[in-house]
Formats: sequence, structure tokens, C-alpha cells
Amino acid sequence: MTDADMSVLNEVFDVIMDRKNNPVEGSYVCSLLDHRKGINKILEKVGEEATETILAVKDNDKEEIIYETSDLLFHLLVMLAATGVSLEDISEEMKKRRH
Ligand SMILES: N=c1c2ncn([C@@H]3O[C@H](COP(=O)(O)OP(=O)(O)OP(=O)(O)O)[C@@H](O)[C@H]3O)c2ncn1[C@@H]1O[C@H](COP(=O)(O)O)[C@@H](O)[C@H]1O
Repeated sequence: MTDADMSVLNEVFDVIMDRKNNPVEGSYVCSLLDHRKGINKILEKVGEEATETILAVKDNDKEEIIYETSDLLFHLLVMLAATGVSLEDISEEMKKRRH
């Protein structure tokens, strides 16, 4: 995987942070961040998407694995933004684990 491939995660995370700081009418990200269930709504979505990803893998359905993993990663990014953790924090942690 190239750096360019991964840059989309940074780009989407930046959009999510922008939605957090400058709420926009009709935004799906804002609807999650401002949900009446609070962080529980985002955690529900992470759980749902993780389950759907597992099912896609069990079905050995590559297209579905790509689709559901994208949903999962997106909702994980929203979870990180909601909790004040940056992608940089994650990348620092992962770099520490290199051996
Ligand atoms: N990457 C995504 C992204 N992935 C998924 N989703 C939304 O996540 C929602 C929930 O996904 P589900 O699989 O649960 O879909 P569903 O059809 O509602 O539910 P089910 O039929 O699966 O039960 C859907 O409405 C999708 O549109 C996303 N919404 C936004 N983004 C990114 O976030 C940016 C900001 O989005 P807004 O906040 O809406 O402007 C966008 O520019 C995109 O880059």
C-alpha cells in the first residue's frame, strides 16, 4: 500500500474534525456527534459495522469485505474524533510497536 492510498484516511478524518468544529446541517457525521444517545450511538455503529465485516469475511465475499471495512474504518474515525484522539496518536502508538 502506498502513502497516497492511506492519505484518504487523513483527508476523511480532517473532514470529520471540521464537522465537529463547524457543524453543518444535514451532515451524517454531525448527526452522530450530536446524537441524543451520545457516544453510545457511535459505539453502536462501530459494533454493527464490525459484525457486518466479520460476516463478509465468513462469506468470503471480497467486494463486501471492502465495503464493510470502509464503513468500519469510517465509523472508527468518527469515534476517535468524538473522543479527542487523533490519527497521529494512533500512528505514534503503532510506530512504537514496530520491531
Ligand atoms: N465515509 C463516509 C461514510 N461511510 C459511510 N457513511 C454513511 O454511514 C451511514 C450508515 O451506514 P450504514 O451501513 O448503516 O447504512 P444504512 O443504509 O443507513 O443502514 P443499513 O441499511 O446498513 O442498516 C450511511 O448513511 C452512509 O452514507 C458515510 N458518511 C460520510 N463519509 C465521509 O464523511 C464525509 C462527511 O460526511 P457528512 O458529514 O455527511 O457531510 C463525507 O464527505 C465522506 O467522506
